[in-house]
Amino acid sequence: MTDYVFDDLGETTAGKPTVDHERIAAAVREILVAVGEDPDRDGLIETPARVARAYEEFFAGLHHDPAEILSVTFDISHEEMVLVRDIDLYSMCEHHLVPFHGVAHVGYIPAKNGKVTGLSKLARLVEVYARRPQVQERLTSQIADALMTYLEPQGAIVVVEAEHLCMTMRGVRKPGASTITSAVRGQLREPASRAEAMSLILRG
Ligand SMILES: Nc1nc2c(ncn2[C@@H]2O[C@H](COP(=O)(O)OP(=O)(O)OP(=O)(O)O)[C@@H](O)[C@H]2O)c(=O)[nH]1
Ligand SMILES: [Zn+2]
Repeated sequence: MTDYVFDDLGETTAGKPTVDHERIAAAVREILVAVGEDPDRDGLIETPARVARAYEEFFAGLHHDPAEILSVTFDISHEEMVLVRDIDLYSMCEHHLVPFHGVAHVGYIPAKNGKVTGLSKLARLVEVYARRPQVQERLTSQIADALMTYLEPQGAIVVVEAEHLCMTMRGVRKPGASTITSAVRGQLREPASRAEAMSLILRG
């Protein structure tokens, strides 16, 4: 048992695992038996415990509060768009529990004399929602809705581009297919603002 659990969101929770390691390990052992493997052979003996540790990272977002992340605000007067592009993300498709990965682009227009958060907090927000069992559409809208709720900006835009391994290594098997989802809120829904934001986000 580890003393410190690194949840990959930049926090350390001393001695407080966020998942039930023993239960995950028992389930993984069962899966190995069910697929016809010997869970007691040398290479697999530690695997259930390793998977439990990996799952703790994959699902760390379930135990983080977006309100806390976006509570760090600065007194900066800026009423134009703030956009962080190409935020790497890894998530787990909730249908098959295999990864989907890609990038998120997150932008908002702060309220007049309103809240501006730290740029890294936008990336942390992506992590909080990505590190859960997810579908891409919900991931995209949850990020946009959190921005609207906690920063109360004039508008917000989130675009996620991702490749789903459930479409690549199984099922329809279409490697390279990417899915683009967007969520646009507030003033950024106006066609001109939306078009400008999209052109910044999608430029090559
Ligand atoms: N909308 C949406 N669908 C997703 C996402 N991730 C995976 N899926 C889809 O979820 C669907 C699940 O479909 P089912 O027919 O229940 O499952 P399945 O038989 O494994 O489907 P196939 O992948 O077509 O073999 C599939 O079409 C997946 O491509 C996502 O983030 N958003
Ligand atoms: Zn899937």
